Amino acid sequence: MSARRKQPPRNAKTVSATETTIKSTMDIQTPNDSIFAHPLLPTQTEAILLSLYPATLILGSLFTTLSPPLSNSTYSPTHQSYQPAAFAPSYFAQKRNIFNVYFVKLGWLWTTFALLVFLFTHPAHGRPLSLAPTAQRLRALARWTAATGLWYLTTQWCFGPALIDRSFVLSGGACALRAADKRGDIEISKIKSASSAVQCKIAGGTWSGGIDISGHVFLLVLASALLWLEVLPVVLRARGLREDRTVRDDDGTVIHAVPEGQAEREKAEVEVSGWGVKFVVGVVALMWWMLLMTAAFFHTWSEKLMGLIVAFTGVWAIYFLPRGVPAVRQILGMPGL
Ligand SMILES: CCCCC/C=C\C/C=C\C/C=C\C/C=C\CCCC(=O)SCCNC(=O)CCNC(=O)[C@H](O)C(C)(C)COP(=O)(O)O
Ligand SMILES: Nc1ncnc2c1ncn2[C@@H]1O[C@H](COP(=O)(O)O)[C@@H](OP(=O)(O)O)[C@H]1O
Repeated sequence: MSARRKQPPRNAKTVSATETTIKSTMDIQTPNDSIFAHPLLPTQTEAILLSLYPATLILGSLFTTLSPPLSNSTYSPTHQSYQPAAFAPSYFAQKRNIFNVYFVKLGWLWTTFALLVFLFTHPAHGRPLSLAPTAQRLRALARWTAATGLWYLTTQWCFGPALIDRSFVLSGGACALRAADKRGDIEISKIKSASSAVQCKIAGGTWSGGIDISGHVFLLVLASALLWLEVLPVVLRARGLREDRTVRDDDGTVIHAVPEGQAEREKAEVEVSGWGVKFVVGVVALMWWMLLMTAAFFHTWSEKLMGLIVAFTGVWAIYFLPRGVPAVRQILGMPGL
């Protein structure tokens, strides 16, 4: 450890989270009794950063609930948007807004690209611009694969309809053929052959009647959390993002996860403002803005909450479960180690 860096508590063991060998043998003791020292839970700093997500959803939802109607357009749960769209209360309340079409709708592509740029330009993972498959890169790619699998199963395909479509049908939803009459929008019949939102749209129906977990909230939370949980422990010196993390060792002891290879880390820390990092920061910032817009102009409270819960479950499985389970840590590793 460098002289400038604060040491972990005196009688805690330290370990590289990706190895089973304990590096230094001090007294075996749980680092401290705080709930934030539990390996399966975020550190205090991580908890504060993660709490920005529910705070953003509450802020956006309150904005629409409390602000007076801004236009003649009203939110239609059937269309999942403001109708008529031309009078939507904001540019960001229109589905066709450019950030929705080219950024969120391609959100996993942007996430993948940003992560790759970071992994292959930042010296903490290996020589910049070399394609060497270093341990850090391989483990980050393993975490990306796990997140991609979750994204794919939840929003695209899960041995048939995606999890979001399956839960929609299970909660009473279906593809309905609707038409406008004097009484408003009425259901004419059900299109039974359509088992997903996409199939329903193609069949000219409306996916309605169930709880439609917000795919936008899910993707924006999972993807942006993946990016900052990968980048911040590598580029920032904050203990709360690095040394305060604890892991459960093979023998069940809870110990601090302290980065190895200080010389390399010092070199890496010079790259805090590298363009790979700047690019990731830009993507995460835009994702946060779009999350706020989704919270303000789309979906019901419960649909947004469900999107958040599913995304948080994935974040926990990929970034916190490995700290408590050595076998999982062998495969997924931990960012910054
Ligand atoms: C054990 C069995 C496992 C089964 C298979 C599970 C996982 C497979 C593993 C990987 C996934 C497979 C393929 C993906 C491969 C590479 C991905 C990398 C490159 C890309 O990212 S290409 C994809 C670009 N597409 C997107 O970014 C789309 C993002 N948009 C959406 O997901 C949705 O539009 C939405 C959720 C934002 C909103 O939904 P809608 O409102 O549009 O319905
Ligand atoms: N921030 C945002 N900007 C524009 N459209 C959004 C949005 N958040 C959600 N939507 C739209 O609301 C609908 C439900 O989104 P989701 O379930 O993914 O959260 C989708 O409509 P379409 O499927 O008609 O494009 C999506 O494009």
